[in-house]
Amino acid sequence: MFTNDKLTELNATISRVTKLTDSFAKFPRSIKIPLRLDDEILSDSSFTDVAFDATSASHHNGKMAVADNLQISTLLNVITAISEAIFVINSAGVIEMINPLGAKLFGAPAEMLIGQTWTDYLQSPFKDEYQSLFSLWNSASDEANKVTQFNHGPKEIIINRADSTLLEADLSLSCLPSMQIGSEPLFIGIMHNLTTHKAEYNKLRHLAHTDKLTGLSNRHAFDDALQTNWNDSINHDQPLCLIIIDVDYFKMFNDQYGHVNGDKCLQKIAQVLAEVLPSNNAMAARYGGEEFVVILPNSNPLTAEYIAKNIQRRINQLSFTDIGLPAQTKISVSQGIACERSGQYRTPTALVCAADTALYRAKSTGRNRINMSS
Ligand SMILES: Nc1nc2c(ncn2[C@@H]2O[C@H](COP(=O)(O)OP(=O)(O)OP(=O)(O)O)[C@@H](O)[C@H]2O)c(=O)[nH]1
Repeated sequence: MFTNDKLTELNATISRVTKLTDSFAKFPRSIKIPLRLDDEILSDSSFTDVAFDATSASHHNGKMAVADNLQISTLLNVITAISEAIFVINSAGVIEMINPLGAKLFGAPAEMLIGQTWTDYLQSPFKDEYQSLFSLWNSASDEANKVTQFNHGPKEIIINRADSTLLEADLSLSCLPSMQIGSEPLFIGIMHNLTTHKAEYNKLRHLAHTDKLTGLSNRHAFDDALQTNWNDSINHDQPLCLIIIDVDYFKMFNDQYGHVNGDKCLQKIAQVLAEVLPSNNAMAARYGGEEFVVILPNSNPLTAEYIAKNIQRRINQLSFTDIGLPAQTKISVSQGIACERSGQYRTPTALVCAADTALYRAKSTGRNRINMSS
């Protein structure tokens, strides 16, 4: 037996079902209808009968065919069983129906979401974007435009969930145009949770840009960052400096202490480089083998030289006793600096070549030196 409250709630739902089935009835039977009611209501067999009777009365003048009953029953089961997050909104953007998976993505029970404006659950700038889209659609003046199939997406969005956590998803919106003059169409939203994919993507992206041994950015990431910083430097007329750092006599180190200790030495050097960076915009990367590079955006030659001296001092002070090498074990690096200030270099490659030439001079004049490209 239903209480009055429950009956009122059911009547509201019945009217929504009726509206939806009015739209679905216009489509061929083979169409996939991606909708679902919430579990609680579907498990109530009395309600199912009431819903069908109501639909029948309003749509078929009390002569609902058994076949139609079956079709709607199947539809409701599909809605319940489908493993897609689905919601239905009206042209004002108010949620008419939402399935359990959809409710889960929005982070609230279906009962709470129904009757609410769906864009209220979108993170900026998606909220404004979809509100504008609906305004545009609603402003279509002629009926011909209004019944035109309106599809949007799939597009990545960020949902601001009921508990204020953010969730990345992709969303496709499709219109169920009403064929009845004067009645408004409905929109079906289908969402996929992208959280796992995004996490996997970010992990792979990190691996693709990171040098495995040292944890610094790799050559690929360096090439990308150099081009980006070069463009910024040219577009905003800001200086850009580059330091190329090469470990001195590293073959001897390897020969004397072994490659495993050579690897640990490279890791210690990488840590120094990461620590001396003057800002979050600066980058230290492993250029290859025992060569490293530092990008210093918006830095002048004086700053670059100061940082190079810091690198030199800290690497000279490195101790290897923690990896079992003698206390007198020492290492040094040679460094070449080049700075783009006012159009000296025509390309980022030319800047790298200038720093490399300066490094060559630092090597050839005795090592453990810093040379600035003139
Ligand atoms: N352990 C280790 N050694 C590496 C790695 N990459 C390159 N090397 C070694 O770095 C050494 C580079 O030797 P060279 O190019 O002759 O340079 P160098 O001995 O440092 O001499 P200069 O640069 O002229 O001072 C070689 O022995 C390489 O095997 C690495 O990932 N790990």
